[in-house]
Amino acid sequence: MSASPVIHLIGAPTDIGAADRGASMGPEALRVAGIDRALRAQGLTVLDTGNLIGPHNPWQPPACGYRHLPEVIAWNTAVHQAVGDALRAQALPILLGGDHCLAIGSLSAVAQHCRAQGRKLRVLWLDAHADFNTHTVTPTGNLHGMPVACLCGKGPQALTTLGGPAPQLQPSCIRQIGIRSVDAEEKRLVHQAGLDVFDMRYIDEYGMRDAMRRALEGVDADTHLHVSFDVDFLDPDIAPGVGTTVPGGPTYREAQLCMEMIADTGLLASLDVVELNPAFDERNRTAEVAVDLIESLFGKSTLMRR
Ligand SMILES: NC(=[NH2+])NCCC[C@H](N)C(=O)O
Ligand SMILES: [Mn+2]
Ligand SMILES: [Mn+2]
Repeated sequence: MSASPVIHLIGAPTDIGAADRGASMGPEALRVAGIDRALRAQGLTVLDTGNLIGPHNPWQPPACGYRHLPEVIAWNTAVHQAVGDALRAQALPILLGGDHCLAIGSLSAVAQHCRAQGRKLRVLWLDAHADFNTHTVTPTGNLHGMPVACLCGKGPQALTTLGGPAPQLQPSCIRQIGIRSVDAEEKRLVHQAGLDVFDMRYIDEYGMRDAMRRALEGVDADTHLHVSFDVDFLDPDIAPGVGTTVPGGPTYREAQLCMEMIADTGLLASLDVVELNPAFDERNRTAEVAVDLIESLFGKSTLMRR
C-alpha cells in the first residue's frame, strides 16, 4: 500500500444477520468512541462517508435455513458497492458494522479488486466463531454465522456471486484467529475446506506472537491484507458489548499484540469492524476498546516513531 491512503468510513447500521437486535447501532457507537479522531491522530486522512441505507429488520424466523435472506442480500449488495467504490478510489475502506454477514459484501469487493489488480489477498478473520455454517447445518439460520462459507462458494447464489463467479475466496488465503466456538456440523465443513485456524487452544499453547507470525507468513509487498474484526474475538471481560459472547478470548494485551503485528507489516488495505452491539455494552466501553485496538492496527505504538 502506498504511504498513507485516505480512509473511508462506511457505516452499515443493520443487525439483519444477527441472533440479537442492536448491532445496527454499532456504527454510531464507534463514532461516539472517536474512531475518526483516533485515526487522524495517526496522521491519516479520514473521510466519513456516512451510513448506507437498507431494509429494516423484520425479525422473522428462518425460512429454508436462512433468516432474512432477501434483506441480507440487499445490505450486502450496498456494502459491496460502497467498498468497491472506495477501493477504486484508492482509499482504504473501513466497514463499520453491523453484523458479520456484511463481510460477504466487503470481502467480495476486496477479492474482486485484487483479481482486477493482480494482487494477492490475505484475510485475517479475528473471531470467536468460524462463521462457516451453511443453510443445511446452521443451528440458527442467522447469516452472520455463514459469511466465510458464502465467500468460499457455499451459500445462496445471490451472495456467493456478489463479486463475480463463485468462489470469491480460496480457503488458502484465510487465517482464522481466536476461534473458540464452532458448531458440530460446522466443524466438519471447516476441516473439509482445510481452513487455517489458530484457535484459542493454539494461542494458549504457543502464544499470540507465534499465531500472528504464522498467520502472516508469506505476505509481501504484493499482498492486500484484509482484517475482518468481529468484536466478539475479544474476551467478554474487556468486550461485553456483543451479541454472541464466548468466554476465554484474547486479553487486552494479546489483542494489542495481534493488532501491532498486523500494523508492522504495513500491508493493511481494508478492514471490517463488526458485531459491536451497544445494547449489550456498558457505557460504550466495548466501542472504546475497539477504537483503541484499531488505533494500534493503524500503527500506534508506545515508543516507536512512524
Ligand atoms: N459473527 C458471529 N457473531 N457469528 C456467530 C455465529 C454463531 C453460531 N455459530 C451460528 O451460526 O448461529
Ligand atoms: Mn463471532
Ligand atoms: Mn463473526
